[in-house]
Amino acid sequence: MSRIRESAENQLNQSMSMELDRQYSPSQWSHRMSAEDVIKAHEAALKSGTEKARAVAQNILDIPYGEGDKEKLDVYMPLSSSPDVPLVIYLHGGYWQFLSKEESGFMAVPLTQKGVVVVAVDYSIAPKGNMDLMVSQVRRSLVAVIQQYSHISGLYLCGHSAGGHLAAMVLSTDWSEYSVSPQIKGAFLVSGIYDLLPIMSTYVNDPLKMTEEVALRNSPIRLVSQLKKSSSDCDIVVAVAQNDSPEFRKQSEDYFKSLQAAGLKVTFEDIPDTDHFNIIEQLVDENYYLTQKQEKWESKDFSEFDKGQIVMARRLDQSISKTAALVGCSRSAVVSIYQKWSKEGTVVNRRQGHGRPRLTDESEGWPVTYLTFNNDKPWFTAKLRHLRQAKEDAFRNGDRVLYNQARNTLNKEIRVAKRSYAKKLENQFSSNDPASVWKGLKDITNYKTPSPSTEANQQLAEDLNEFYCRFETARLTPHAPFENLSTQPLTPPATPLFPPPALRISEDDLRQIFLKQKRRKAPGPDGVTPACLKTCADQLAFFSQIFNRSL
Ligand SMILES: Nc1ccccc1C(=O)C[C@H](N)C(=O)O
Repeated sequence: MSRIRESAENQLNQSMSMELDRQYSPSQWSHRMSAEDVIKAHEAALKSGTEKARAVAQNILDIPYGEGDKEKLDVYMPLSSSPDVPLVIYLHGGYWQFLSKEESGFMAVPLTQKGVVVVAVDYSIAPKGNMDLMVSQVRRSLVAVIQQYSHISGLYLCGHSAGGHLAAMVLSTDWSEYSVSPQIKGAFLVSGIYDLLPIMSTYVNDPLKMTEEVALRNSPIRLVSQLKKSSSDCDIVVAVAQNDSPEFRKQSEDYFKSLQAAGLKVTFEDIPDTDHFNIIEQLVDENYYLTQKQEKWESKDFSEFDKGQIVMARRLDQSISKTAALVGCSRSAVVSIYQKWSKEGTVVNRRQGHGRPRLTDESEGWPVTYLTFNNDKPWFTAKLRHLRQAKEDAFRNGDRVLYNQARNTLNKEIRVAKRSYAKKLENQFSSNDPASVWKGLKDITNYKTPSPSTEANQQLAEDLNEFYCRFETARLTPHAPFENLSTQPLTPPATPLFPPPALRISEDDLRQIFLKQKRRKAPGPDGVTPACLKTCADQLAFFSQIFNRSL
């Protein structure tokens, strides 16, 4: 009895494993040709497509991206090159054991015509290479590409079958271990495999020899949260052929659903009248659905100039439709670009001329830098900012009465604020409290406490001084030693160390200049009001000594 059951179970197991093998034999599902022929035709189509691309597109072949034998890639370039070009990296299929970059340049024919760079990557297929190595190679190839092509406007990935798996693994990379963290704008995953566990028990694993552990850590379906961390901005297309096997179709559907559930930007494309092979072969044809989709993707890349125009037009209250017409794009593109700009262009400095502009996004891609200099004067208080906002809002609403009112209130408040700021500065100088005098001085001169690095550079400064003083020695008789200088009192010595310069400024002259300042004039770029200089004429007159010493 038990023997009968055993043999029945064996038979069942055997037929299940045969079925799994069949499910993972794409060639058996083509409606066009026999299994053998469809593979031959596939290899021939990819090879001739690649040869054609090599004949028509500019290319550089065999660029190494690592030390390994297979760690090379081919670059296909558009004939007319522009400074910022989109770049597509193609990862070939072939069950991690067939094909190479020699059959991977075929899509360069239509893409380079549209100004897109195509990179075909080689990796060490089994049995020489194993799964971990291949995944590491394609990741490194990407890093090498962005290090070499810093001028790319957008980085895209495309992978077919096993290459679809590798592309998904690239999207799921924790880039912290790499020197750069690529921002991939879009990915085409075509008839890929995202769960490696089922293929472990099929013939596909014979040369791969994956253990369960290897299959688990290299299954994109288990790395969705990492993908979300690394590639949350990526537009992902999961495409599958109508005549792919049910198991292949399920792989794509399941992966799509988990990306969608994670809130990623992903679309599912079930391509009619295609099988596992011609779904990718047809990318040689510029009229093919997926080729067009790829091209549309690229055209979403607005130039910095277009983006600038959109932002500018919207800032000037131009309507969305008119802005779209001006730039020649869709209304939704105007909205999304302007939104992106207003979200990411943040105010950086509170005071004019302070600090350095900050990078809001250090990654490559748009926006690289948003520099927003707040040009508000130091007297421009928070209250004034609110009033200014109210005035702008009233202007936008088109309410004339409200606008006039808001404008008058703002102007009045500006006068008050200016007066009180000038008073504050004057008080700081005339008070007997040295701390506030220093604070005032720091305020008007933008003085900052030197950073520790200045101290570290002291020696360098001395050396430079000494170096440049050599040229002076001929004129200086006698030569003044440095110690002498540093112990000099602030008042000029009775016998000058240097021959008197042609120009001298007396303390009195300077005081007169300060006193002649007009109280109501605007301050210069340093923000010091003439009124302040006039008030502090007595205290500031001693600057003449500094001027004389630096003449
Ligand atoms: N994707 C390929 C690319 C090139 C050559 C073979 C394949 C295969 O997938 C072979 C598989 N044993 C099949 O039955 O279709």
